[in-house]
Amino acid sequence: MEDEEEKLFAREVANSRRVNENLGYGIGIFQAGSNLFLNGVVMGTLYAGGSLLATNQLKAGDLMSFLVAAQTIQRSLAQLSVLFGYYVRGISAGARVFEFVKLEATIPVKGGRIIPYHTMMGTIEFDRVSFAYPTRPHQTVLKNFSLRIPAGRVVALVGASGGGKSTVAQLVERFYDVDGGAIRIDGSDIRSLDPAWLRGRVVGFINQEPVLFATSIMENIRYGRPDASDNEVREAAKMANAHEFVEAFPRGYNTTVGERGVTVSGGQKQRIAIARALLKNPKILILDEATSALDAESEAIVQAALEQCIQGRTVLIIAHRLSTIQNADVIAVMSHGRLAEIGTHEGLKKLGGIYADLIRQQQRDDKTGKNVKVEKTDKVNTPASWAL
Ligand SMILES: Nc1ncnc2c1ncn2[C@@H]1O[C@H](COP(=O)(O)OP(=O)(O)OP(=O)(O)O)[C@@H](O)[C@H]1O
Repeated sequence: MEDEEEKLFAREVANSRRVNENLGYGIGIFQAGSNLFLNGVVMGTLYAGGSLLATNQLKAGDLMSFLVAAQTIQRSLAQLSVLFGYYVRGISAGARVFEFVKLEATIPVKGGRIIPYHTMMGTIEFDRVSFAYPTRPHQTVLKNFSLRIPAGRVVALVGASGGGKSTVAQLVERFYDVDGGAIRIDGSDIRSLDPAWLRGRVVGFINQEPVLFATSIMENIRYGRPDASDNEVREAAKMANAHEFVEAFPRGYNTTVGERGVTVSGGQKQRIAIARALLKNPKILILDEATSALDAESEAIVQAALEQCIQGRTVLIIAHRLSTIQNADVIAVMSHGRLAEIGTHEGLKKLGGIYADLIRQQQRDDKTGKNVKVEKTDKVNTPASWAL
């Protein structure tokens, strides 16, 4: 491993040396050329001036004036070659910065309709959605994907890795626009809704690697809703099972996290992230494998916090493993960007299709030591009402 990394490093160093050498040659040739030319001008002045002096057509004083003027021009022009070197270095250093400065958002950051909070239900519909990432336009990730998630229900998306589960979550937050079909919230196409409001007030997102900023826990939670009061932050932390451990820190909610502050465990980080998501009281909650990075004990605490906070919300659980879907009303199985199966845990197991295969595969993994559990859901729903 070290040898491989050493080789990669050596290759990059060699590349950088080659590029710098090329730059050096370029500057060298430019400087040599310009010096040759400018010294030629001086030599030419001396030659022509000397000839004119010999035939008395020019006075010695005039020749000296010419020479001084020619040398002044020569020195000024010589500075150009140095400037040229700075210019080349500056352009290459600034290229990335200019790339970002010139970038234009394809999706507006704000502007659009807002559904009044009291009429908001939280129904999500994927209506024959097709999508390919802009960086890979030829790889269609979602093909005619249709799913209806009634308000207040919990749906788990499962399927093989790379099947498009996380993509579905990103599309609900409108990080990308769909290429075909539509995603609707309470019947409104999300393209007509205000993205800032959608992300800030409607959709809460918790993933397996939440980001904490190097500031106090209070401020970290308040990122969920910047105008929240200290009391509201505390209430959200209580719901997320975070209040107790935060209070146990000597500086409580004023404890700074991050490099210069305390180090929080994976489970604590998750609970701060849950509190942050809960603070905005979102109608729609997306859990992208929120507990997969935790050990069994932390997972149980975080899972308990999640169970509390999914009440009364439309929840989309992206389950890369099957352990997180125990509370799902319905399980939607994705395969190659399409909805392949839909139903309850028992129903899908009986069906003997992709889901049953996934369970068998994960049980085999479990036996071979991988931490995977398959939980049963005891709620029964009519699968037909979920597909569009
Ligand atoms: N930002 C991106 N740009 C380009 N392609 C991407 C991007 N994110 C994901 N993909 C591709 O889209 C496909 C679906 O990925 P996605 O992450 O949605 O799958 P998944 O079902 O969530 O997988 P996993 O369970 O492994 O997380 C994959 O082929 C992946 O390589």
